[in-house]
Amino acid sequence: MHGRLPLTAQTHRRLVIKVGSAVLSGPQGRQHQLAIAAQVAALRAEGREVVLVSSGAQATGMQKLGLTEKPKSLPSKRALAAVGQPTLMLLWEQAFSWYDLKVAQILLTAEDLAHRHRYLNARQTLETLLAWGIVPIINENDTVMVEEIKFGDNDQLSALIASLVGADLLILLSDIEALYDADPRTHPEAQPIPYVERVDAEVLRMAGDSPNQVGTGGMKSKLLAAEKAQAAGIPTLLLPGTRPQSIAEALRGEPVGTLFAGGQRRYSGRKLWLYQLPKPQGELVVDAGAARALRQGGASLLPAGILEVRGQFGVGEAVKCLDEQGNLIGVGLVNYSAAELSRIKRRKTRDIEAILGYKNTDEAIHRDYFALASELE
Ligand SMILES: Nc1ncnc2c1ncn2[C@@H]1O[C@H](COP(=O)(O)OP(=O)(O)O)[C@@H](O)[C@H]1O
Ligand SMILES: N[C@@H](CCC(=O)OP(=O)(O)O)C(=O)O
Repeated sequence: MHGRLPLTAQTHRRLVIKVGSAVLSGPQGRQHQLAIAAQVAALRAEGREVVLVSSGAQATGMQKLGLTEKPKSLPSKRALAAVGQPTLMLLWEQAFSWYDLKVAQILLTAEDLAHRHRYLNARQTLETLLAWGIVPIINENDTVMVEEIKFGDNDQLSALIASLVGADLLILLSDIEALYDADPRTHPEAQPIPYVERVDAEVLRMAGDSPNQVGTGGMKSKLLAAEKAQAAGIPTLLLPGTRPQSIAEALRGEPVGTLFAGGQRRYSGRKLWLYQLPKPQGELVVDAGAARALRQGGASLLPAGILEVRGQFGVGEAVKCLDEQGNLIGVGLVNYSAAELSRIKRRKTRDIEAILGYKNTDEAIHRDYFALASELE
């Protein structure tokens, strides 16, 4: 068995803990919730900071409305989340009040975090709450969810939040003891895996992607979350949320659950955000000079170098930059919309104002908001 070192409050101070729906629903759900609050209070007493990502709005909504089967339609899921979320928060609030801890609710959509400005606002809010000694509790804002652009599930959201707050550790609490070398529902002989150095194709093959009855993501999504965290240099612990004391055990170095190594931090700051978040909404084809400047010089992209604008996008959205041969140069955030860029492409900086009647900036994409394809691999 892989030997584990203690993850102390000095080395692993800031934690993001994600709680799955399966842990909070069912006859034992409330007991688990109370025990998780007790663990979080103990972690804070050790001098650690904790951000919770809590699923369970839809499962709570189901319980309130007496539904036994998860509805399939999106409008029903959105409405269920709206019914369940306030109760979910009330239950957390009560659970933490035993330890004189206050909670705060943060509901986010993928679109929120894909906008750099809103991303930074979310970070600032979280920093302020932590400085005030409050336990932030985050969930996806399911009431407005759009299937194609949702985070996928809270496993992914928690990995993004871990990067956003610069966490030292991500903890995923599920209804299973650990990652097994095969889906234990179909392979009763499957063995737990205590340590994963790197989430690669072989590891991904072990996981089933269908969730339990109330969950959304399944084990595959937990592995993808661990991979996301790994890219940011953050280790992940997968633990049984049905036994919340496993958090304390794992942090003491006991071999419970599965520990995914943090690995080499591949990205940080804006580059990490560009890697993880915005989905490119369009393409800019640039001329040879601009392609060279972007690739070699770390330059900004000026409208003069743009030959063609493809797709519909607004200011602040991500676009791909391609050379004339169609090769991807990188991804960046635009200072002008697609309609504006179509009018000012190939034109000199000094002409922008005359053409549009105003000028946002000289650059179509500023170098600080551009990441080369090689940096995003
Ligand atoms: N290789 C595997 N190891 C462990 N669990 C697995 C594996 N493959 C599939 N699973 C299933 O994944 C489930 C956990 O995912 P999910 O239902 O999304 O939980 P949660 O609600 O905690 O997010 C487990 O209950 C388990 O049945
Ligand atoms: N946002 C949803 C949960 C989505 C989700 O990822 O659920 P789970 O797989 O149980 O962590 C809700 O609150 O019902």
